[in-house]
Amino acid sequence: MSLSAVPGSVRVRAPGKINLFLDVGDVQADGYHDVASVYQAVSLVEQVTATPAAAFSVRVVDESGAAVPGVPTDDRNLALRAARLVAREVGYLGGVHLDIRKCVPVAGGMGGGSADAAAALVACDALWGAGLTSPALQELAARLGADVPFSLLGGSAVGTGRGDRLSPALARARFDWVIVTDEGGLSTPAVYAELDRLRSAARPDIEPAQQAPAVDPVILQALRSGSPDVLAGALRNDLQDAACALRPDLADLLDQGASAGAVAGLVSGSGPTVAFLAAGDESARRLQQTLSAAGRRARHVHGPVAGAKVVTR
Ligand SMILES: C[C@@](CO)(OP(=O)(O)O)[C@H](O)COP(=O)(O)OP(=O)(O)OC[C@H]1O[C@@H](n2ccc(N)nc2=O)[C@H](O)[C@@H]1O
Ligand SMILES: Nc1ncnc2c1ncn2[C@@H]1O[C@H](COP(=O)(O)OP(=O)(O)O)[C@@H](O)[C@H]1O
Repeated sequence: MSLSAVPGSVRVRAPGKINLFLDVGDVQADGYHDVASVYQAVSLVEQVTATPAAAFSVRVVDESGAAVPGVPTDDRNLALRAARLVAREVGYLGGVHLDIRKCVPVAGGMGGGSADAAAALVACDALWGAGLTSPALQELAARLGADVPFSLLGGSAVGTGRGDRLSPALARARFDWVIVTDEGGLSTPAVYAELDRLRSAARPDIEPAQQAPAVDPVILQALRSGSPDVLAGALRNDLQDAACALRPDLADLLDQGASAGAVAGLVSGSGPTVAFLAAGDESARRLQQTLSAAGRRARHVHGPVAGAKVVTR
């Protein structure tokens, strides 16, 4: 492949996500669970700036420019792995420096690392003039992690298999969410393992795994309806009980959001971020203020938003 690298830097934004629906099936031989997921990309966005460099390096800061604890800056960094993958794929022999401005909570269940990886794929493809097609980028994304393809796609979508086989879903309206983040994170494999443990202990309050996880058509109708009340009745996350078992304080937070006027609340993915659905923009503002006044780290976001895209080059 002939590459026509662009001079200067390329900046890409990629969104975090909420799982509106997550049916978790059995664990497979590769250690992954079969899932049926409905994702929504929300307006909490990672920004990755790629600059030509001789070697591969990454710097991670938060919105105020401060260092972010808990994110590796060596070869374990998912964005750096994405950059190396693109270089290998297209035969690029140079390096790149990635500057990540992080807004999505680390290990929060909102796919922040996946968003960084998706942004890095798009940024390196543009910076190096590689011209990878969308299906080629999706294939590389799936190699990096189950949630990475969705951050590339954005919007609302159904994910099956590991969550990486995507088909877009129609959402007619904007939904307003208040997300409550937490300084501590939860490890995704630990939460899946806790669900397996709860299920094998045959707890009567934990749904057993279905043979083949499937998306309930009601959630897709709810998305199309644009009605928060209808959507509220269709939200489901099989990982919620496991996240709450590992972090019992999340149950109090869910109750607190309900008392403060949320239409519904659920743990986002493997948690510990909790997403509260609001009746609209104004109710979300009030909910955010009430939860903040009570000492929570609450942010008003909306979805769906676009997937990873170049904002400047
Ligand atoms: C739970 C979810 C819901 O969207 O998101 P997060 O809460 O992590 O954001 C995903 O399933 C996470 O996706 P992601 O975080 O990309 O997972 P990966 O890095 O590919 O996998 C990390 C580990 O999670 C477990 N895993 C992940 C996906 C899946 N379908 N089954 C699993 O059992 C496996 O133990 C795997 O080794
Ligand atoms: N660029 C990155 N941003 C965040 N986490 C990363 C990154 N690269 C690797 N990681 C590792 O992945 C783990 C989970 O990442 P993250 O995507 O933030 O959470 P979640 O999977 O819960 O949505 C982190 O604990 C961190 O060690």
